[in-house]
Amino acid sequence: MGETPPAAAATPMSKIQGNLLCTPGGGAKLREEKILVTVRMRPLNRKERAMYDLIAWECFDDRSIIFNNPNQERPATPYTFDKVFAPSCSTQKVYEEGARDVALSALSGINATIFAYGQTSSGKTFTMRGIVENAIKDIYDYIKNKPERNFILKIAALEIYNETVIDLLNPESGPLRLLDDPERGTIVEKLNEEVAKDGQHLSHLIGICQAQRQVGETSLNDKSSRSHQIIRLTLESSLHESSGQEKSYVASLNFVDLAGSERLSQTKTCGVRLKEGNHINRSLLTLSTVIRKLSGGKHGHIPYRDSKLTRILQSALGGNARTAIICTISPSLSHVEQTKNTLTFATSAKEVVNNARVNMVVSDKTLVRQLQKEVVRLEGELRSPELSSSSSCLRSLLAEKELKIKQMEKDMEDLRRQRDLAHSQLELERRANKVHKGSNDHGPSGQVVRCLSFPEESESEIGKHTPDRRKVVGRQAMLRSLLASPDPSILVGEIRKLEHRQLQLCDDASRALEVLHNDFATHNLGNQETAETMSKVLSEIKDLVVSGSSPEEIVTADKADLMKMISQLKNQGNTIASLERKLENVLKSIEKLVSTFGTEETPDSKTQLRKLETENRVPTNNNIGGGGKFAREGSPAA
Ligand SMILES: Nc1ncnc2c1ncn2[C@@H]1O[C@H](COP(=O)(O)OP(=O)(O)OP(=O)(O)O)[C@@H](O)[C@H]1O
Repeated sequence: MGETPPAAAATPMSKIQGNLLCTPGGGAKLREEKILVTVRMRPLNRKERAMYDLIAWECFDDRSIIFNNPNQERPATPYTFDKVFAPSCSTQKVYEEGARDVALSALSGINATIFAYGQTSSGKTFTMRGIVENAIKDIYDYIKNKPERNFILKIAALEIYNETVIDLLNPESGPLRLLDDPERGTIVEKLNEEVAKDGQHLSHLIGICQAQRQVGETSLNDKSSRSHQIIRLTLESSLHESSGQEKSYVASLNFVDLAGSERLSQTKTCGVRLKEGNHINRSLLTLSTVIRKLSGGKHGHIPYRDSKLTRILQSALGGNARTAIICTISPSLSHVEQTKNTLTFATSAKEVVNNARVNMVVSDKTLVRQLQKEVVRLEGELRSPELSSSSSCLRSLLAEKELKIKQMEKDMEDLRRQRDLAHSQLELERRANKVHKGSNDHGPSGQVVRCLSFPEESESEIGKHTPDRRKVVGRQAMLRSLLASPDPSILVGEIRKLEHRQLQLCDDASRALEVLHNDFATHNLGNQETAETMSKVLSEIKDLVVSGSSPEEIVTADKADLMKMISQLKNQGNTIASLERKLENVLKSIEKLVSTFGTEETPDSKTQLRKLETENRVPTNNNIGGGGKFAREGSPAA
């Protein structure tokens, strides 16, 4: 036999569709439904009567039960349920009011589970046997009255004994495994399933299952069930409608007779019975934990997997099933604690909500027809103008995106090329900087020094200059001879050169000062002294410009007067020398400012600045030396 889940039909899930429809069993459209919880109190049994046990519970009405404590005057709070059945109630009534509606749901494709819960010897097996009997009778009555529907009934049965699953229709098959199916949930591997030919055959098969069940004698029950028993009926039905359509349903109906919870002190068990009792209590504890958690609303983790019982019953507990629980209790005072536990369990179970639905089976023919319809619908959608226009839209969007990506790739390539170019330029500059040690692009003092450099003196040349006193002396001697020359035009030429150089110096000095001034202002540098120095330098430059006007007079004068003017100059003696000194003063002042500024620079730039100043001093001296032709006149030596 194939694998079959106990709580779901064997029909492949792909063929079962969950629908919320009217049910032949009388139920309306189903969605969420709480578990139906009833309580059945049995009469005092023979042993209890013999011990003169007292009745501690009273059925207040058909829905409430109350504890009558003979030692307490104040009445306790009643427990309320969907139905409470007094000891005098027949099993027929219990079935009709506590199980029938749920059981018959299976006829319309809704999974249903009915189980009995209670302490040992409280009447579970007694009740469940009656429920199964009545249900089978009702099911076959229903089938008989529905000739237009084809029914197939199958039966499978198992027991969980000491946490081992045993096939009650084929006990020789040994322990069965539980498997997890992504669609069907927990299934019992290789569980035997037989088709019931009719009601009688079904009752016979059920009888075999009950006979196979593990039963043992305890101090509380001569025939105590030592295992949990699950009888599962699978009901499949199909209906030919006038439209020619065939509707099929499939559902499971589980009858669960649990083993009874037992107080080991009361049952006085040992050995095998003790072991059984431990297993029973442990799995029942898991069941009540699952129920308690489900009843809490906010579910979180539900420990279904903690016992085989809860794994197998999972769909009946908060899943796709209608569920009825009949809690059986003893009325005796000696079992009051156990009864209270059962009622607490029943109270929790009342709050558990299931989500039952109709399991409709789609026949192969119907399935093919449905799929064909779907294909036609999808083809129509594909051909629809909205879809084709939207797909052309998508195509143009795609082309646009591709274009953009290409453009971006090109841009990236350009950027990469620019970056490489910048790198190589930077490298070149770095190398050039190594060569041009005198240049300093950073900082104001560098700019000032550049302003003070004369254009005809390249920086490479500056590096070569050395304060060679012999060269200066040589040039001065040459100039002296020029001055001694009788040709005044040579002197005029020399004066014009000097005039040009002087103006250039003034211009350079004033530019340098301007840059320096700007830098001081930008960097908030300098103090009162600096400001004074600057204004002093400015006035010195003004003086230089004023003094520079005399050579202009020389240029415009008559050639005849030149010699006279030269001698005049000679007589003035110190005029050129003072110009030279003034110019030197200007440069010194600027250098001072530069060095003042240099102290506020980093050590590196400071060093560089000093170096630059040293290097510039040489050509400056040379220029002063160049003007030495006048120095001769102004110098004491002259
Ligand atoms: N409502 C009832 N009316 C009369 N007798 C009952 C009723 N319920 C139970 N009994 C009797 O009480 C005894 C114990 O009942 P039963 O075996 O059904 O209990 P149980 O709950 O199944 O116990 P266990 O858990 O040990 O299997 C049986 O002899 C049974 O006939």
